[in-house]
Amino acid sequence: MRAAPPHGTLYTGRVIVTIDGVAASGKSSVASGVARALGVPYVSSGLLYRAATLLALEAGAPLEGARALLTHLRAHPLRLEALPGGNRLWAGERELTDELHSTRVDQGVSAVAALPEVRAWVDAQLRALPEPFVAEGRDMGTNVFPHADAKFYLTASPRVRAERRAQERPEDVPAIEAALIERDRRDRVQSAPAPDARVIDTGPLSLEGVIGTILAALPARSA
Ligand SMILES: Nc1ncnc2c1ncn2[C@@H]1O[C@H](COP(=O)(O)OP(=O)(O)O)[C@@H](O)[C@H]1O
Ligand SMILES: Nc1ccn([C@H]2C[C@H](O)[C@@H](COP(=O)(O)OP(=O)(O)O)O2)c(=O)n1
Repeated sequence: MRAAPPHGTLYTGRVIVTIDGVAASGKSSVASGVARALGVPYVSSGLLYRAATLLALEAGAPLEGARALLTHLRAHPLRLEALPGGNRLWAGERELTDELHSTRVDQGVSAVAALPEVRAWVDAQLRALPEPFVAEGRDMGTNVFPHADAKFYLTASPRVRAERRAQERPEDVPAIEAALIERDRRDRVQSAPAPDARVIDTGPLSLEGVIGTILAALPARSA
């Protein structure tokens, strides 16, 4: 059996961990905790899809049409700032971070994320980030960083996820649950676990429990 790395080990080199999973399964909270323990940043790929969606909504561009959106993104490049305490998203000098988890972005983001041209644009942004980092999203372990040292995929029932999200959104649990089921359906194509990912049901676990499970499963490597 391989030993887990000590918490606080400073990793250098490549991407080390990918954490994918369904909506509200705990990806960003878990990725943040794992990254802090390892002394590396984490990268929230969903923020780029959310930012593209917000810009399209603001511009009145059709969410199903890539051309106008990509022209806009090239003219107004987005910047993902992977800080240890959390990710921030900028469009030029304007910070979008606080506007990215609204219900209207939740509702529109799957349509934007389904566009192959937008996916290619996001992938290029992610691959240009300086490694190492913990990456979270839907296709980090399958498509964007298939060479990652360790891959995880988080799940939980729609009800559990809705109850968690209800702490952060104005809607009630049944409405959030219905919206999550619909988003799961729309995101299914890019949300399959990598064959070499460890699947973790976060339902019965605390946040600390999930983070500890991942840290204990990481391959040992030299600092
Ligand atoms: N294992 C867990 N136990 C309890 N609450 C959790 C757990 N994982 C995540 N949460 C909470 O659920 C909510 C959604 O988590 P988040 O990390 O935003 O998920 P995702 O990035 O997958 O959308 C947050 O309020 C978070 O604190
Ligand atoms: N790597 C990724 C990350 C997110 N997406 C899409 C799918 C999701 O509906 C949206 C938003 O992702 P995000 O991780 O921010 O959403 P949740 O916090 O899981 O609700 O973007 C994707 O297609 N691929």
